[in-house]
Amino acid sequence: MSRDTVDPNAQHTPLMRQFFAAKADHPDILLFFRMGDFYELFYDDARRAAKLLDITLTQRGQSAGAPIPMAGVPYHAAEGYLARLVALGESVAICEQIGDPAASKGLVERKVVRVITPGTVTDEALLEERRDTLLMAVSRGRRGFGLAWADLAGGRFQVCEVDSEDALAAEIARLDPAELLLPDEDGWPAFLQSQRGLRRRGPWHFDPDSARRALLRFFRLHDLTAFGIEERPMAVGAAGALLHYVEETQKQQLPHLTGIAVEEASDSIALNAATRRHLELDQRVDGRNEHTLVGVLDSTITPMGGRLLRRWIHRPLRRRELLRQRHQAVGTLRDSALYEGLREALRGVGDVERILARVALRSARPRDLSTLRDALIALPALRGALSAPGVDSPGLAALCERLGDHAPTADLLQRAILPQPPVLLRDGGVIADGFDAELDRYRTLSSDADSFLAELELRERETTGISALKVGYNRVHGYYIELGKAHAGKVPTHYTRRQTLANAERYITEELKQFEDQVLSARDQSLAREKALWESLLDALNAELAPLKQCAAALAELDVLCGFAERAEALDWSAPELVEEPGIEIIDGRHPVVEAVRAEPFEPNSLRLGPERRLLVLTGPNMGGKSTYMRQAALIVLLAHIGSFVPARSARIGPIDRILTRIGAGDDLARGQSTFMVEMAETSYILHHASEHSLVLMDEIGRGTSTYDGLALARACALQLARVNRAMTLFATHYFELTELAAPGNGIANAHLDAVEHGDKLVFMHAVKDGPANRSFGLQVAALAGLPKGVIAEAREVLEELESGHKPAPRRDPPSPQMSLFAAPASPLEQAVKEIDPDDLSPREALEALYRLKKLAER
Ligand SMILES: Nc1ncnc2c1ncn2[C@@H]1O[C@H](COP(=O)(O)OP(=O)(O)OP(=O)(O)O)[C@@H](O)[C@H]1O
Repeated sequence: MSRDTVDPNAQHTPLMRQFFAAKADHPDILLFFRMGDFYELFYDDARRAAKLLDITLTQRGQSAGAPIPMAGVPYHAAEGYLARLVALGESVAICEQIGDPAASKGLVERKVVRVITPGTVTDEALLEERRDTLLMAVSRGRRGFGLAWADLAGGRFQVCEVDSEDALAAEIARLDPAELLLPDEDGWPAFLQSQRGLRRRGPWHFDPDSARRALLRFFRLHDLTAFGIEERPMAVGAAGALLHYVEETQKQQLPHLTGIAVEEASDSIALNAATRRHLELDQRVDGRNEHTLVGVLDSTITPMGGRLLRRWIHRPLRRRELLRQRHQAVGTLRDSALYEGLREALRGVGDVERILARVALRSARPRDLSTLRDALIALPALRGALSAPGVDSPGLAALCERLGDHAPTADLLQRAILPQPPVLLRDGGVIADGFDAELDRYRTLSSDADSFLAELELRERETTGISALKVGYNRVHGYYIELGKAHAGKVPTHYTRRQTLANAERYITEELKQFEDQVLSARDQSLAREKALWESLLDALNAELAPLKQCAAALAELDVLCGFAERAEALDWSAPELVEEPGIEIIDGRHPVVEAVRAEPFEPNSLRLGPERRLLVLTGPNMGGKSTYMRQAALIVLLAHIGSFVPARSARIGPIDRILTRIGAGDDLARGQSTFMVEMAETSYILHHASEHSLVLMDEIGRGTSTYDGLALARACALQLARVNRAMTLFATHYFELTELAAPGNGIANAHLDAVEHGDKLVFMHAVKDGPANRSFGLQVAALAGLPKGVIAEAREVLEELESGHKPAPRRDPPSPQMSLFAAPASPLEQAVKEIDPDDLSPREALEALYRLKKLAER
């Protein structure tokens, strides 16, 4: 209320006093204050909402001697406005009329019944269909950070602990929460400050002891051993803070949060935020969603399958037995063409996972239950197909088991719900005839009304002799007999006047009144009975919640596996082989996205990395296909580790612990860092984290600085990766000097991509061959890009001069003009670089050296 400087206790109207009382508990968020058919917003809330929602800002009377700024949205259209606000990261407190306005004498009672926040929404209309909406809390301890996240719309609650800020950043990038709760303390890393949906909470909420008590109370447990978090105080702190927030905002029972699952970092292949970005898993570097791995891979039928697939892609596993089981299941589904029938059956399944959450929260709508019914009806066919003779797959057998037999529930829903119920329960017509005798009786009473009225009309026409007599009904006045004014003289004495119109009078008789009472009460009773039956249906479903949730999870998984089979067939992918000996061997691999997007055929390429061939120096012209080749290696490895087939003739992959990439994509100007600084920060991360089981992609490192610096750094990094980290590395570079690193026995080898000149055209071969490249084609590529002819001609002259003159060192690609132009004499910066021996530096000294170099470069 800052701008309005209103004193809540001044001479306000009773209504406004009620508003201030509700607002006092929710000072920072918008308050939707229910008044009849509208949600109204007042004062600053009204101004903010008017701006955010583009609705009219008006004024309402006066309170405390001043007009009240007001904006409102109609109650029936509130969902759309809420969806927009939530998408903008806003939270909204919903203050409802509690009492019956007709019955209450003075002001009707009002109360905030729930708070809608971006991370806790469960209404279908407020959620993205194929993306999880997560609420996350992060706590801090001596050994790192505790993370807890919940998907209220799906009924999941998970935690993990990480030991560094880097790992915290990686997890936040992976989970991409809609709302993030942090203790209101200083000293949090800068990247969290710009996190969307950031909300500061009192630090005491994160205290492990009180958090533990909150968890025990919520889950009705004596200790947390069952969840495996007894020894993880940081995770407990985060989980407790999260739970507190959820209870505070939802103000209701949350029976679908039935436990906490711990995620172990060692179970998955680590991908940091930069790698996720560079590999364009579900979003391109430019922020768009098309032409990503998800775009190519997601052919799931159900929304819950789509969400599971995204979760899998963002968390490739290291549990090789499980992965082999998935590959085997995909193979079975594809080879037997079983996936086709299963996918057909999955079309009738819908989003059971979220429906079950709404059942638990008791906010399910009639169509949720009819969809659930249809899903359960599809189960026998799915189970039959999965357990048909000849289907020999332990993974599919386990899935079949987890689907379960829900025949009684399916039967209940089939009997209870109309085939196509209306959207809302409000007006009834949801429960099927024949399900409940009492409801049927009320319904017969109201439907018999029509024939009774027709009969009454006939009878009254006869007795009065007025053929124009009509029997009708109107919502305000009820049933009536209508006679034109001309017949005023013939009105029988037992008719009582009910309503006067311009040309007619409406009457009621004792008989009609009695009938009316009966019918109206039958309608009311029938509605009340339907509501009661609905509640008992929800009770029955909630009693089955755990097995139903398990069934939903199995359906989602089946959907993803069938999607993998369909993709494998449609795109000609093959089963990867996960082997125990270290290394990666891909025969005729392709980049799944580039192949899908390109009109021309894709040139498959092979790759072999292993203990004796750890680092490949990759050279070749711009546009030659180096980035594509490197990324396809990472994507193939990733696909194999989510259980999918891969775009290659064959792939044998040894143990992998991390995929690390340094690919010069967009600058991080938004975070105020220079291109070079980002490049070095990412490189430093890689050098600190890569192991001999890591796959590392380095694309043109060193190009963000002067040539000598760049070459020196690139060379030192390559050597470090090959000798110290011993990581499996693809190292693309334009520094031709690096091709000299390769020597028998040192684990470094050369590979290159090529182009040929055809007339005045340049044809890229896209085929990876052993050995270093022998030409650069920089000028030809520049010409292709449309550089003015004059510029190209001048460059060619300089190039020829250089090529015929002295041999510059170092050189960027053979032969390059850049070096000798800027080569001599050695600058202080070059001198400083020369003095550095990267092998002698601690990480801290390396960073200091970098800052020193950067300062020199900026002079
Ligand atoms: N194996 C392939 N088969 C067919 N087309 C390919 C292949 N690899 C790459 N391409 C095509 O060539 C284009 C350039 O590839 P890419 O970006 O990988 O080249 P690059 O060598 O990394 O170039 P630069 O050095 O300029 O970054 C891609 O957009 C793609 O369309």
